[in-house]
Amino acid sequence: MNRHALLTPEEMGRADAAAIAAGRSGEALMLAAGRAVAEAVRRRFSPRRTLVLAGPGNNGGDGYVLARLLEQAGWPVAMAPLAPPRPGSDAAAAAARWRGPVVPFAAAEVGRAALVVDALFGAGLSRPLSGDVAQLLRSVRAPLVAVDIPSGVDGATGGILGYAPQAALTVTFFRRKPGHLLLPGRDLCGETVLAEIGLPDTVLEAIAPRAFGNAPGLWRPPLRDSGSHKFSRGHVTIPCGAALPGAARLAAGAARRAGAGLVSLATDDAATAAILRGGEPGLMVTTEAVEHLLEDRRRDPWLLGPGLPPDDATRALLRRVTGAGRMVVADGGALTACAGDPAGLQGAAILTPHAGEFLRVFGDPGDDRLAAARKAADVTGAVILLKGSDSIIAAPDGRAAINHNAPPALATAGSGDVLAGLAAGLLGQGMGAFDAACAAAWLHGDAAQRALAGQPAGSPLLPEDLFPEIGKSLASALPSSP
Ligand SMILES: NC(=O)C1=CN([C@@H]2O[C@H](COP(=O)(O)OP(=O)(O)OC[C@H]3O[C@@H](n4cnc5c(N)ncnc54)[C@H](OP(=O)(O)O)[C@@H]3O)[C@@H](O)[C@H]2O)[C@@H](O)CC1
Ligand SMILES: [K+]
Repeated sequence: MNRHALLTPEEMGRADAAAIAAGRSGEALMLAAGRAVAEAVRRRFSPRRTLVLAGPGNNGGDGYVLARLLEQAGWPVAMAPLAPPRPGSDAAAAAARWRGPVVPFAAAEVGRAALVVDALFGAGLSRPLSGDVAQLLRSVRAPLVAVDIPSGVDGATGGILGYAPQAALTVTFFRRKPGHLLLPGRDLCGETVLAEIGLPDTVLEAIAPRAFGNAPGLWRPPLRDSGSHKFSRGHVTIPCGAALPGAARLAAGAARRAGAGLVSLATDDAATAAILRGGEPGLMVTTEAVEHLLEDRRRDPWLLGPGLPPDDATRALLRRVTGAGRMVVADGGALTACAGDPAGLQGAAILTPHAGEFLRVFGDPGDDRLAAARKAADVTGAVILLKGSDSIIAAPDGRAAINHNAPPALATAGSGDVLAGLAAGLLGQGMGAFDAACAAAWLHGDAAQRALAGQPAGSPLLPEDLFPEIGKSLASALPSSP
């Protein structure tokens, strides 16, 4: 699991310190970091006039090492320090070994460069970039390579402190930081390369990271064996109102493709039932009352939201189903029915708000969506799947995962119904709520990528286009056999 771990800048500092306390030298780590950036640069760019912007800390130190290695490889390199490194630091030692040109920290120098390296601030960024630094970075026209993270991106949140440049390439060390995956940070990183610099994995034991990049391996899809039967794979029940039967049908279709044993749509309206029965033949439609349906213990989990209005009746239904001890995925109407009242969602297993629903239920998440999602999970006791291009999955115990495989085309009406259906389908097969929500988000993004593969850029993506791909995504997420 720990290969998916993300470290906040503060945790990364502790990892460095632990490695140094265990006998690694800071200078050797800096040498490895500078070498990793040099190798990544040389693999992607031909030798060219390069300017390294160096800050006063160890990020700048990495820049001095990189400059020396590129120069040794025959590149024309100049250093433009913002400020000298602190005397006696590893960065000062790296700077003392630099024999090449040192030029002013000025736009004229930036304008002459065909490649600019941003080695200003990394994990030690402590305040917004000053106007001068921001102005210089704004003047960059050449491709920019960021050491560790583009300066100005907050590694803990992906937010921007003042200004941050657009990198073509970012090389980070040991483990990614949340800011490499959360927007807008992720977009500003360009291509991100993760490099080993000789930190042993054992330093993670004391840190016990609580944030992860979402990918198979963080969770395992449910396995089917010869002993499994339809009731052991869950009976997903989706109540559906008269207004939006399409949303419930999309969710049901996704739950079936996630491998749910049975999926039924429940409505007390005869006309809606007739519409629903015209859908997929394998989908069950019932007009029995919810009270009656709840007598069947095998009906579990329940998906409440797609196709339900955000009203008191939906709120009462949510209370009745959670009160009956069933696992609930709450989406759409069930979330908005609890606007301003997160306590109304207690007892649910997974909540799948988009940004607007999150705002309605929990209030403004502010700049730190990761912290806000964790707080919402703590308040409700439910796993929160805060949807977006960088969906966050947060558990009440503090674990969080950031999903980063969703193409922009996924942001269409109906897409969320498919995601909620996947989560319910996986929950019913015995996955824990956090794992099911993580797996649903990843499968959703992966299926979308498969549906778009080979299509012209900008092609629209319909929610039902995901259906034929979900099985392939599930298969690809299975651990490969030895
Ligand atoms: N530790 C290790 O062993 C390894 C670390 N590695 C590398 O080190 C990087 C972390 O190094 P770091 O901790 O020295 O912090 P860094 O990002 O260089 O900046 C700190 C300096 O900047 C200053 N400052 C901050 N914000 C500012 C602003 N807005 N405007 C102006 N100044 C500002 C801040 O000042 P202060 O806040 O103290 O006033 C301080 O002087 C990490 O990202 C990686 O690249 C690798 O070599 C692998 C081994
Ligand atoms: K940087």
